[in-house]
Amino acid sequence: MQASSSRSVHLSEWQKNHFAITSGTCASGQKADAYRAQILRIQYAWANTEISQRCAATLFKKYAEKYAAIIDSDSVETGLNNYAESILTLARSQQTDSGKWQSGLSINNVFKMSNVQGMMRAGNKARESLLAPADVSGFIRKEAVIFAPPKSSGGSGSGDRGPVTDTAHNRTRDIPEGSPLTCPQNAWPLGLTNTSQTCPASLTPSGEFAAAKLHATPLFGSVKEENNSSPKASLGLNEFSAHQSCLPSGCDSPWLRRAFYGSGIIDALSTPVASKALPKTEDGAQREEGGLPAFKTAREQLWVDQQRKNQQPQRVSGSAYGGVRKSLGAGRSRGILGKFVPPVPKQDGGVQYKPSGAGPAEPARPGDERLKNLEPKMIELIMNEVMDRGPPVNWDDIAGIEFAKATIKEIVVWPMVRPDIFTGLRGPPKGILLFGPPGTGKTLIGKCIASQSGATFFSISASSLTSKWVGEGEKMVRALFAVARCQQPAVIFIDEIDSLLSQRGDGEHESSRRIKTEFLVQLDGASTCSEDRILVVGATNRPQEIDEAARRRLVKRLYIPLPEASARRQIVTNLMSKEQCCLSEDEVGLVVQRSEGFSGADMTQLCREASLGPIRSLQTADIATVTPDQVRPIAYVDFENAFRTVRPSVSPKDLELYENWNRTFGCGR
Ligand SMILES: Nc1ncnc2c1ncn2[C@@H]1O[C@H](COP(=O)(O)OP(=O)(O)OP(=O)(O)O)[C@@H](O)[C@H]1O
Ligand SMILES: [Mg+2]
Repeated sequence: MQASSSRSVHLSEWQKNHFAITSGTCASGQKADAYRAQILRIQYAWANTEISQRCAATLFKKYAEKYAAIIDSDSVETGLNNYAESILTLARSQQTDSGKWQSGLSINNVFKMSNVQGMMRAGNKARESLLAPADVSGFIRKEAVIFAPPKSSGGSGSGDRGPVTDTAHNRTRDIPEGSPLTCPQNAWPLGLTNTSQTCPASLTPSGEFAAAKLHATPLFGSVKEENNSSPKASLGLNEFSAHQSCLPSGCDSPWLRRAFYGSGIIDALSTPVASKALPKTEDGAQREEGGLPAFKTAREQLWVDQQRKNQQPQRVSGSAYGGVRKSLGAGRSRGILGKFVPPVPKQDGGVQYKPSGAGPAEPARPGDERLKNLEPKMIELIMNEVMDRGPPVNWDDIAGIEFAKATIKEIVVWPMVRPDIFTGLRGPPKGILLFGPPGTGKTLIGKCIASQSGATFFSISASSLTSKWVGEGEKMVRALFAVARCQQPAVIFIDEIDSLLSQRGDGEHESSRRIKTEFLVQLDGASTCSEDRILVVGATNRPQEIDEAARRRLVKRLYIPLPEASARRQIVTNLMSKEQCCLSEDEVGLVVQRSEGFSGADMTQLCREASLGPIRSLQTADIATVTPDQVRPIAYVDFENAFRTVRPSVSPKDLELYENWNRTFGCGR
């Protein structure tokens, strides 16, 4: 009697699940529940040796993938949306709180939980009284899969789990094609079973095989409660997986779950060591070992990568600009309470003027007061977006503008080399403005400062503050200065500073007004605190638009003019020295003469254009076959042609404006 009622329960559950899986109208929550029930059923059948382990692995993988696809999908229609993500976030946040943090849901803990023990006891009872193997096989046979009762004798030491023998193999071949419990034919090799192997993750703390407990757990009994509720509302996969034995606890990451489902389960079913189901790599990340490579979504892969990065020792590598590489602080996954990882100043090469008494600022500590009130997201952004990288630039790469270069060296470099001398009145200014026509090398100077100063270098485009981080610009400014304060000596380079500090007007947007105010406050703070070694360098080609309050704070205003003849010569010689070129000194002189009024950028463009001359002189058909050494050198004629298309980008009228502004506000001689 009991057996038949149990069978009918199974049948109706089976039909319900089958309907939920195949139905096009079922909600994703229902589908997930149905898949979970199928997984339980597979585990149950395997635990009772009704199906071979290979079959169990194949089926488990199939349904687990489908289940994971619903759980992990971001689609509102087809997935449970964000469930895994929020768990991940939670786990990450807590994990970063303490390196020793571990999920409370370890296998040991789960088995100690009173409700789990209750379930297991109930399962044992149910198994003894209700679920005789014959009943189960009968129900399965009726439904779709034809399994005979497992033989409990002649096993090789797996307790009451009888071996899955060739008989089982033959029987399982009878599974109808297309049945939800059908194993693919090729998943049934001869002699595929190994009865001494058990699900590794099913080892209980006491060393017993949880499989015994597992198969004692009613399939749709105590688990039913969970099945009826959405995974979002239920305790979640952790509990599900832990007491269902084949998922390791702590498997709250979709990646881990997928890895486990993918290859992990196959290993798990064939390896008698619990820890092998999800082998831990050195870096703590869990990796699929052997078996099928598990598919990972980009987000899962990112999570894995971040975890790996977190475990890697931080390298002190050369920064492109001699300041700090973004990557040292960026790319680390940090939670809300995550540890802020400071950038590490460059140790080797590139820094020509390493301050003697001015070693790199001590790294910001997680509890650093100065970063206390900042959003970690902002700090991350600064590390990701603001700290600069690129090829190193030397002072010699900047042609001309000798006065500006000398002044910058005096303000930026020497005070960093000898902070003990540059004190009091000799203290360096905290703000510099580089202004001048477009393409004269202002940004290039910024890059050079980054390479050569040895300071932590932050580079930000003012327009990105106002447009990219709309509404968060002032927080960004605050965070920027706070991080810089932790990383002294620091240089904050703000390109296109006019868009940040433009004159106040009626049409001014509220958010840009707030950014500007915050910037001025921060700049004031940096200037008044003589101990702070933060230098703000602004660059603009519209100096007249800068607010007078800001102008006052950028005390050193350096004009970066159009290059003089000697500077233009230097640019041409420099660029041509890297190419095949047959310009004589006189011809270079002619080029210099004809390029009066060109900016540095115009000169570069002229040289680019000229360098294409030899290619253009080739027959079109030859371009495909010609070898580089067959291309003729760049000649004066190419410059002549280039002059036809490259014209100065700065008009004399504009130039006059800059010169006037320089006479009025500039600090040049
Ligand atoms: N003095 C210079 N020496 C060598 N190259 C220069 C010089 N000035 C400009 N250049 C060349 O022009 C390019 C553009 O320069 P840069 O971006 O520094 O100009 P900018 O003054 O910042 O212009 P903008 O005001 O438009 O931002 C440089 O990458 C470089 O190739
Ligand atoms: Mg620029």
